[in-house]
Amino acid sequence: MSSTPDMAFAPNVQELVRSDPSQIPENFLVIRNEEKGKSNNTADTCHLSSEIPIVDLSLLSRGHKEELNKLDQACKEWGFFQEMKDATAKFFELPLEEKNKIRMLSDDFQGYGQAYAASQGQTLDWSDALFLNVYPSHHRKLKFWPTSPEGFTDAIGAYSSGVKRVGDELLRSLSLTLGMEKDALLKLHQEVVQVLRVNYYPTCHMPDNVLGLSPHSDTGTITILMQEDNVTGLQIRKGGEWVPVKPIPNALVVNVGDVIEILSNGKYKSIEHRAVTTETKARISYASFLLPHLDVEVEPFDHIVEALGSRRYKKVKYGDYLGSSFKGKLKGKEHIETAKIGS
Ligand SMILES: O=C(O)CCC(=O)C(=O)O
Ligand SMILES: [Fe+2]
Repeated sequence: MSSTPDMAFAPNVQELVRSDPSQIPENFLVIRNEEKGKSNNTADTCHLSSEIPIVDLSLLSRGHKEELNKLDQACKEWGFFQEMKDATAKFFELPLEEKNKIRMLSDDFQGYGQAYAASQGQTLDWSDALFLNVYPSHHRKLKFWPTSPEGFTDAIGAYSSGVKRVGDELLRSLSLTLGMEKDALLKLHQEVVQVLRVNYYPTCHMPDNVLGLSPHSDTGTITILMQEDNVTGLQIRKGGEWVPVKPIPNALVVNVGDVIEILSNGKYKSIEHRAVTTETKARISYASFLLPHLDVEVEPFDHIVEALGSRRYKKVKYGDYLGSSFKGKLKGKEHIETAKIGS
Protein backbone atom coordinates (compact mmCIF):
# COMPACT_ATOMS: atom_id res chain seq x y z
CA MET A 1 0.00 0.00 0.00
CA SER A 2 1.52 3.29 -0.93
CA SER A 3 0.41 6.78 -1.73
CA THR A 4 2.11 9.90 -2.85
CA PRO A 5 0.64 12.72 -0.84
CA ASP A 6 2.47 15.92 -1.59
CA MET A 7 2.34 17.81 1.67
CA ALA A 8 3.72 20.93 0.01
CA PHE A 9 0.23 22.05 -0.94
CA ALA A 10 -1.66 20.48 1.96
CA PRO A 11 -1.04 22.60 5.03
CA ASN A 12 -1.39 21.35 8.56
CA VAL A 13 -4.95 22.37 9.45
CA GLN A 14 -4.53 22.48 13.20
CA GLU A 15 -1.66 24.94 12.74
CA LEU A 16 -3.64 27.01 10.28
CA VAL A 17 -6.41 27.48 12.85
CA ARG A 18 -3.93 28.11 15.63
CA SER A 19 -2.18 30.90 13.72
CA ASP A 20 -5.34 32.62 12.49
CA PRO A 21 -8.76 31.14 13.30
CA SER A 22 -10.47 33.47 10.83
CA GLN A 23 -8.70 32.34 7.67
CA ILE A 24 -9.86 29.58 5.34
CA PRO A 25 -7.56 29.19 2.32
CA GLU A 26 -9.47 28.92 -0.93
CA ASN A 27 -8.52 25.32 -1.63
CA PHE A 28 -10.50 24.18 1.42
CA LEU A 29 -13.77 25.81 0.36
CA VAL A 30 -16.53 23.47 -0.72
CA ILE A 31 -19.93 24.18 -2.18
CA ARG A 32 -22.33 21.91 -0.44
CA ASN A 33 -25.08 21.97 -3.08
CA GLU A 34 -27.02 19.16 -1.56
CA GLU A 35 -27.85 21.23 1.48
CA LYS A 36 -29.02 24.45 -0.08
CA GLY A 37 -30.55 26.66 2.49
CA LYS A 38 -30.05 24.50 5.53
CA SER A 39 -27.21 23.63 7.80
CA ASN A 40 -26.56 19.96 8.34
CA ASN A 41 -24.24 20.71 11.19
CA THR A 42 -27.12 21.59 13.39
CA ALA A 43 -29.82 19.54 14.98
CA ASP A 44 -32.34 19.61 12.14
CA THR A 45 -31.63 16.08 10.95
CA CYS A 46 -30.60 14.60 14.26
CA HIS A 47 -33.81 12.68 14.79
CA LEU A 48 -32.79 10.40 11.92
CA SER A 49 -29.82 9.35 13.98
CA SER A 50 -32.12 7.14 16.01
CA GLU A 51 -32.73 4.95 12.95
CA ILE A 52 -29.14 3.73 12.91
CA PRO A 53 -29.17 0.17 14.21
CA ILE A 54 -27.51 -0.54 17.53
CA VAL A 55 -26.17 -4.05 18.00
CA ASP A 56 -25.21 -5.35 21.39
CA LEU A 57 -22.06 -7.28 20.67
CA SER A 58 -22.61 -9.56 23.62
CA LEU A 59 -25.81 -10.84 21.98
CA LEU A 60 -24.22 -11.64 18.64
CA SER A 61 -22.67 -14.85 19.79
CA ARG A 62 -25.22 -15.83 22.40
CA GLY A 63 -24.99 -19.48 23.23
CA HIS A 64 -21.35 -19.88 22.17
CA LYS A 65 -19.56 -20.04 25.46
CA GLU A 66 -16.12 -19.75 23.95
CA GLU A 67 -17.15 -16.72 21.91
CA LEU A 68 -18.70 -15.12 24.94
CA ASN A 69 -15.47 -15.46 26.82
CA LYS A 70 -13.60 -13.76 24.01
CA LEU A 71 -16.08 -10.92 23.98
CA ASP A 72 -15.83 -10.58 27.69
CA GLN A 73 -12.09 -10.18 27.22
CA ALA A 74 -12.60 -7.61 24.49
CA CYS A 75 -14.90 -5.57 26.70
CA LYS A 76 -12.34 -5.61 29.48
CA GLU A 77 -10.14 -3.62 27.13
CA TRP A 78 -12.54 -0.73 27.63
CA GLY A 79 -10.11 0.89 30.05
CA PHE A 80 -7.56 0.96 27.26
CA PHE A 81 -9.99 2.88 25.10
CA GLN A 82 -9.90 5.78 27.54
CA GLU A 83 -6.10 5.61 27.75
CA MET A 84 -5.98 5.82 24.00
CA LYS A 85 -8.18 8.92 24.00
CA ASP A 86 -6.12 10.64 26.70
CA ALA A 87 -2.78 9.92 25.05
CA THR A 88 -4.04 10.99 21.62
CA ALA A 89 -5.36 14.30 22.93
CA LYS A 90 -1.89 15.00 24.36
CA PHE A 91 -0.20 14.04 21.11
CA PHE A 92 -2.24 16.49 19.05
CA GLU A 93 -1.49 19.26 21.52
CA LEU A 94 2.27 18.88 20.92
CA PRO A 95 4.02 21.58 18.86
CA LEU A 96 4.00 20.91 15.13
CA GLU A 97 7.74 20.29 14.97
CA GLU A 98 7.37 17.53 17.57
CA LYS A 99 4.52 15.86 15.63
CA ASN A 100 6.43 16.29 12.38
CA LYS A 101 9.12 13.92 13.64
CA ILE A 102 6.79 11.17 12.45
CA ARG A 103 5.35 12.97 9.44
CA MET A 104 4.12 11.08 6.39
CA LEU A 105 6.73 10.72 3.69
CA SER A 106 5.96 10.71 0.02
CA ASP A 107 6.58 6.94 -0.33
CA ASP A 108 4.39 5.78 2.55
CA PHE A 109 0.93 6.61 3.82
CA GLN A 110 1.95 6.00 7.44
CA GLY A 111 2.67 8.72 9.96
CA TYR A 112 1.25 12.14 10.76
CA GLY A 113 0.03 14.46 8.05
CA GLN A 114 -2.70 15.12 5.53
CA ALA A 115 -3.91 11.90 3.98
CA TYR A 116 -5.64 11.91 0.60
CA ALA A 117 -3.94 15.11 -0.55
CA ALA A 118 -3.70 13.25 -3.86
CA SER A 119 -3.39 15.98 -6.43
CA GLN A 120 -2.78 19.65 -6.65
CA GLY A 121 -5.91 21.66 -7.32
CA GLN A 122 -8.24 19.40 -5.41
CA THR A 123 -10.34 20.61 -2.50
CA LEU A 124 -8.64 19.84 0.78
CA ASP A 125 -10.21 18.40 3.90
CA TRP A 126 -10.29 20.30 7.18
CA SER A 127 -8.38 17.64 9.15
CA ASP A 128 -5.00 16.19 10.01
CA ALA A 129 -4.40 12.49 10.62
CA LEU A 130 -2.15 9.93 12.20
CA PHE A 131 -2.09 6.77 10.08
CA LEU A 132 -0.49 3.51 11.27
CA ASN A 133 -0.36 -0.16 10.29
CA VAL A 134 -1.13 -2.22 13.38
CA TYR A 135 -1.78 -5.82 12.25
CA PRO A 136 -0.25 -8.14 11.33
CA SER A 137 2.34 -6.99 13.88
CA HIS A 138 5.22 -7.36 11.43
CA HIS A 139 3.63 -4.59 9.33
CA ARG A 140 4.27 -2.07 12.12
CA LYS A 141 6.77 0.59 11.20
CA LEU A 142 7.72 1.93 14.58
CA LYS A 143 9.57 4.91 13.15
CA PHE A 144 6.11 6.38 12.48
CA TRP A 145 4.76 5.64 15.96
CA PRO A 146 4.61 8.61 18.33
CA THR A 147 7.11 8.42 21.17
CA SER A 148 5.43 11.28 22.98
CA PRO A 149 3.44 11.36 25.19
CA GLU A 150 5.08 8.53 27.03
CA GLY A 151 3.10 5.30 26.81
CA PHE A 152 1.27 6.26 23.62
CA THR A 153 2.74 3.32 21.72
CA ASP A 154 1.46 0.92 24.38
CA ALA A 155 -1.93 2.60 24.38
CA ILE A 156 -2.20 2.14 20.60
CA GLY A 157 -1.15 -1.50 20.94
CA ALA A 158 -3.69 -2.26 23.67
CA TYR A 159 -6.48 -0.40 21.93
CA SER A 160 -5.78 -2.12 18.63
CA SER A 161 -5.72 -5.54 20.22
CA GLY A 162 -9.17 -4.87 21.74
CA VAL A 163 -10.46 -3.72 18.36
CA LYS A 164 -8.97 -6.82 16.71
CA ARG A 165 -10.92 -9.11 19.01
CA VAL A 166 -14.13 -7.25 18.34
CA GLY A 167 -13.33 -7.30 14.60
CA ASP A 168 -12.73 -11.07 14.51
CA GLU A 169 -16.02 -11.54 16.30
CA LEU A 170 -17.85 -9.31 13.85
CA LEU A 171 -16.34 -11.15 10.88
CA ARG A 172 -17.57 -14.45 12.35
CA SER A 173 -21.07 -13.07 12.80
CA LEU A 174 -21.02 -11.60 9.30
CA SER A 175 -19.97 -14.98 7.87
CA LEU A 176 -23.03 -16.58 9.45
CA THR A 177 -25.25 -13.74 8.22
CA LEU A 178 -23.92 -14.28 4.70
CA GLY A 179 -24.88 -17.96 4.89
CA MET A 180 -21.43 -19.44 5.50
CA GLU A 181 -19.64 -21.20 8.30
CA LYS A 182 -18.41 -18.83 10.95
CA ASP A 183 -14.72 -18.74 10.07
CA ALA A 184 -15.31 -18.30 6.33
CA LEU A 185 -14.50 -14.57 6.20
CA LEU A 186 -11.48 -14.88 8.47
CA LYS A 187 -10.09 -17.61 6.19
CA LEU A 188 -10.81 -15.56 3.09
CA HIS A 189 -8.77 -12.68 4.52
CA GLN A 190 -5.71 -14.97 4.94
CA GLU A 191 -4.60 -12.60 7.67
CA VAL A 192 -6.73 -9.65 8.64
CA VAL A 193 -4.84 -6.43 8.01
CA GLN A 194 -5.71 -3.69 10.50
CA VAL A 195 -4.86 -0.06 9.86
CA LEU A 196 -5.52 2.74 12.31
CA ARG A 197 -6.33 6.28 11.31
CA VAL A 198 -6.73 8.89 14.01
CA ASN A 199 -8.45 11.92 12.55
CA TYR A 200 -8.08 15.36 14.09
CA TYR A 201 -10.69 17.93 13.05
CA PRO A 202 -9.85 21.44 14.27
CA THR A 203 -12.66 23.93 14.80
CA CYS A 204 -13.63 26.07 11.83
CA HIS A 205 -15.26 29.46 12.09
CA MET A 206 -17.36 28.74 8.98
CA PRO A 207 -18.08 25.00 9.30
CA ASP A 208 -20.56 24.93 6.43
CA ASN A 209 -17.87 26.01 3.97
CA VAL A 210 -15.46 23.14 4.56
CA LEU A 211 -15.60 19.39 5.05
CA GLY A 212 -13.64 17.57 7.75
CA LEU A 213 -13.49 14.52 5.52
CA SER A 214 -14.98 14.37 2.02
CA PRO A 215 -17.72 11.85 1.23
CA HIS A 216 -16.37 8.34 0.68
CA SER A 217 -16.92 4.70 1.43
CA ASP A 218 -14.19 2.75 3.17
CA THR A 219 -12.44 0.36 0.79
CA GLY A 220 -11.89 -2.41 3.34
CA THR A 221 -14.15 -5.08 4.78
CA ILE A 222 -15.41 -3.30 7.89
CA THR A 223 -14.33 -0.19 9.78
CA ILE A 224 -14.60 0.04 13.54
CA LEU A 225 -14.82 3.65 14.64
CA MET A 226 -14.47 5.12 18.09
CA GLN A 227 -15.75 8.67 18.48
CA GLU A 228 -15.53 11.17 21.26
CA ASP A 229 -18.68 11.33 23.33
CA ASN A 230 -19.27 15.06 23.28
CA VAL A 231 -19.13 16.20 19.66
CA THR A 232 -20.96 14.98 16.57
CA GLY A 233 -19.09 15.01 13.26
CA LEU A 234 -19.74 11.77 11.39
CA GLN A 235 -22.60 11.71 8.91
CA ILE A 236 -23.82 8.84 6.74
CA ARG A 237 -25.73 9.19 3.51
CA LYS A 238 -29.09 7.54 3.76
CA GLY A 239 -31.84 7.99 1.21
CA GLY A 240 -30.07 11.01 -0.28
CA GLU A 241 -29.80 12.78 3.07
CA TRP A 242 -26.82 13.26 5.35
CA VAL A 243 -27.66 11.75 8.72
CA PRO A 244 -25.50 12.60 11.72
CA VAL A 245 -24.30 9.65 13.77
CA LYS A 246 -24.51 10.92 17.31
CA PRO A 247 -21.92 9.38 19.58
CA ILE A 248 -23.26 6.90 22.11
CA PRO A 249 -20.94 6.61 25.13
CA ASN A 250 -18.96 3.33 25.11
CA ALA A 251 -20.30 2.34 21.69
CA LEU A 252 -18.27 1.71 18.58
CA VAL A 253 -19.59 2.51 15.11
CA VAL A 254 -19.22 -0.25 12.53
CA ASN A 255 -19.16 0.67 8.84
CA VAL A 256 -19.59 -1.86 6.06
CA GLY A 257 -16.83 -1.36 3.48
CA ASP A 258 -16.50 -2.05 -0.24
CA VAL A 259 -15.15 -5.59 0.26
CA ILE A 260 -18.42 -6.69 1.85
CA GLU A 261 -20.34 -5.04 -0.98
CA ILE A 262 -18.35 -7.04 -3.55
CA LEU A 263 -18.43 -10.34 -1.63
CA SER A 264 -22.17 -10.05 -1.06
CA ASN A 265 -22.73 -9.18 -4.74
CA GLY A 266 -24.27 -5.88 -3.66
CA LYS A 267 -26.64 -7.36 -1.09
CA TYR A 268 -24.91 -5.27 1.56
CA LYS A 269 -23.81 -1.86 0.32
CA SER A 270 -20.80 -0.03 1.70
CA ILE A 271 -21.82 3.06 3.61
CA GLU A 272 -21.11 6.48 2.13
CA HIS A 273 -20.06 8.83 4.90
CA ARG A 274 -18.23 12.08 5.61
CA ALA A 275 -17.18 14.18 8.58
CA VAL A 276 -18.13 17.78 9.27
CA THR A 277 -16.45 20.24 11.61
CA THR A 278 -17.89 22.54 14.22
CA GLU A 279 -17.23 26.10 15.22
CA THR A 280 -16.59 25.46 18.87
CA LYS A 281 -15.12 21.99 19.41
CA ALA A 282 -12.23 20.17 17.82
CA ARG A 283 -12.97 16.48 17.34
CA ILE A 284 -10.86 13.34 17.26
CA SER A 285 -12.05 10.05 15.75
CA TYR A 286 -10.32 6.66 15.62
CA ALA A 287 -10.98 4.54 12.54
CA SER A 288 -9.67 0.96 12.49
CA PHE A 289 -9.89 -0.43 8.98
CA LEU A 290 -10.02 -4.22 8.65
CA LEU A 291 -8.82 -5.37 5.24
CA PRO A 292 -8.02 -8.65 3.49
CA HIS A 293 -4.39 -9.51 2.81
CA LEU A 294 -3.34 -7.58 -0.30
CA ASP A 295 -3.02 -10.76 -2.40
CA VAL A 296 -6.57 -11.89 -1.75
CA GLU A 297 -8.86 -11.97 -4.78
CA VAL A 298 -12.22 -10.55 -3.84
CA GLU A 299 -15.31 -11.59 -5.82
CA PRO A 300 -18.97 -12.28 -5.07
CA PHE A 301 -19.73 -15.55 -3.29
CA ASP A 302 -21.24 -18.11 -5.68
CA HIS A 303 -24.18 -18.97 -3.45
CA ILE A 304 -25.21 -15.31 -3.27
CA VAL A 305 -24.82 -14.82 -7.03
CA GLU A 306 -27.02 -17.87 -7.62
CA ALA A 307 -29.66 -16.60 -5.23
CA LEU A 308 -29.67 -13.13 -6.83
CA GLY A 309 -29.60 -14.49 -10.36
CA SER A 310 -26.68 -12.44 -11.72
CA ARG A 311 -23.08 -11.55 -10.93
CA ARG A 312 -22.73 -7.81 -10.47
CA TYR A 313 -19.08 -7.37 -9.42
CA LYS A 314 -15.78 -8.44 -10.96
CA LYS A 315 -12.97 -10.29 -9.31
CA VAL A 316 -10.46 -7.74 -7.94
CA LYS A 317 -7.10 -8.31 -6.33
CA TYR A 318 -7.48 -6.44 -3.08
CA GLY A 319 -4.06 -4.76 -3.19
CA ASP A 320 -4.84 -3.34 -6.66
CA TYR A 321 -8.27 -2.15 -5.59
CA LEU A 322 -6.86 -0.43 -2.52
CA GLY A 323 -3.85 1.01 -4.38
CA SER A 324 -5.97 2.65 -7.05
CA SER A 325 -8.24 4.20 -4.40
CA PHE A 326 -5.27 6.19 -3.10
CA LYS A 327 -4.65 7.77 -6.48
CA GLY A 328 -7.65 10.07 -6.55
CA LYS A 329 -9.46 12.22 -4.08
CA LEU A 330 -12.19 10.60 -2.03
CA LYS A 331 -15.36 10.89 -4.08
CA GLY A 332 -18.44 9.33 -2.60
CA LYS A 333 -18.93 5.82 -3.89
CA GLU A 334 -17.16 6.31 -7.22
CA HIS A 335 -14.35 3.89 -6.55
CA ILE A 336 -16.52 0.81 -6.21
CA GLU A 337 -17.95 1.52 -9.67
CA THR A 338 -14.60 0.26 -11.03
CA ALA A 339 -15.40 -3.18 -9.56
CA LYS A 340 -18.84 -3.43 -11.12
CA ILE A 341 -19.41 -5.62 -14.14
CA GLY A 342 -19.99 -3.43 -17.18
CA SER A 343 -17.78 -0.62 -15.92
O1 LIG B 1 -14.31 11.02 11.72
C1 LIG B 1 -15.17 10.22 11.41
O2 LIG B 1 -16.15 10.00 12.12
C2 LIG B 1 -15.07 9.45 10.12
C3 LIG B 1 -13.71 8.94 9.81
C4 LIG B 1 -13.67 8.19 8.53
O3 LIG B 1 -14.62 8.06 7.83
C5 LIG B 1 -12.39 7.58 8.07
O4 LIG B 1 -11.36 7.79 8.72
O5 LIG B 1 -12.44 6.87 7.04
FE1 LIG C 1 -14.34 6.47 6.38
